[in-house]
Amino acid sequence: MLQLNAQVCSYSSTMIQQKIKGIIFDLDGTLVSSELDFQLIRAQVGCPREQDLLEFIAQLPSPYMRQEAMNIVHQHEMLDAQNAQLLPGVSHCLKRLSDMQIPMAIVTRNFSRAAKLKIEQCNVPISLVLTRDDAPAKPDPSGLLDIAKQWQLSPPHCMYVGDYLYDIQAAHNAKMRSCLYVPEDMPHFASESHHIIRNFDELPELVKAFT
Ligand SMILES: O=C(O)COP(=O)(O)O
Repeated sequence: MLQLNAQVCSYSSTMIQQKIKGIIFDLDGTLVSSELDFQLIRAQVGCPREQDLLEFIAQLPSPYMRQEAMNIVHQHEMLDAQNAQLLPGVSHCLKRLSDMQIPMAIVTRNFSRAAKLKIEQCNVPISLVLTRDDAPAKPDPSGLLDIAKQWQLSPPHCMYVGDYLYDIQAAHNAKMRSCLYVPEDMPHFASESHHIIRNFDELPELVKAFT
């Protein structure tokens, strides 16, 4: 199923007529599996449920407290990386997009060591990767815009593919197309995304429809 949502904001209606010339992917839950237990991590660092974990850590009052909290997050991320697996259909999809000469990159909220381990271990054939060590974390659009600049593409010609609200928000903040990957239950924020794919076979077809 390809879905083009009716709920697009004003800049989007112009933007979605643009060709898709580059694709940026989220990592966890999109290209590779992730079992990060954010509830447990929040409890261990004392982060309230409604607050963003990275923002909470950044505003802790001392460097020592920030480092202690970040060490806990790093431990969870490295353990998660060791167990990560490529998600179904990803390999074939990336091959097809590569054959179509679509440049691809990854922007993730992971820290760099965990991202590197996941990508190597799962043989993800994408070398242009930005983590939260390289650019402010999503939903900040900086990482996405950095990639578009490297490709010399205008943001509306790029699409960001992810599985979470932050991914859609980052795409919107960058004025890029958003594509939500929803393999299971439709989340409440799905209507915010320009496109929805239920499996990775749909992605090359979506790109073809806009090239
Ligand atoms: O580690 C996270 O917070 C999520 O990582 P992601 O950006 O690859 O989904």
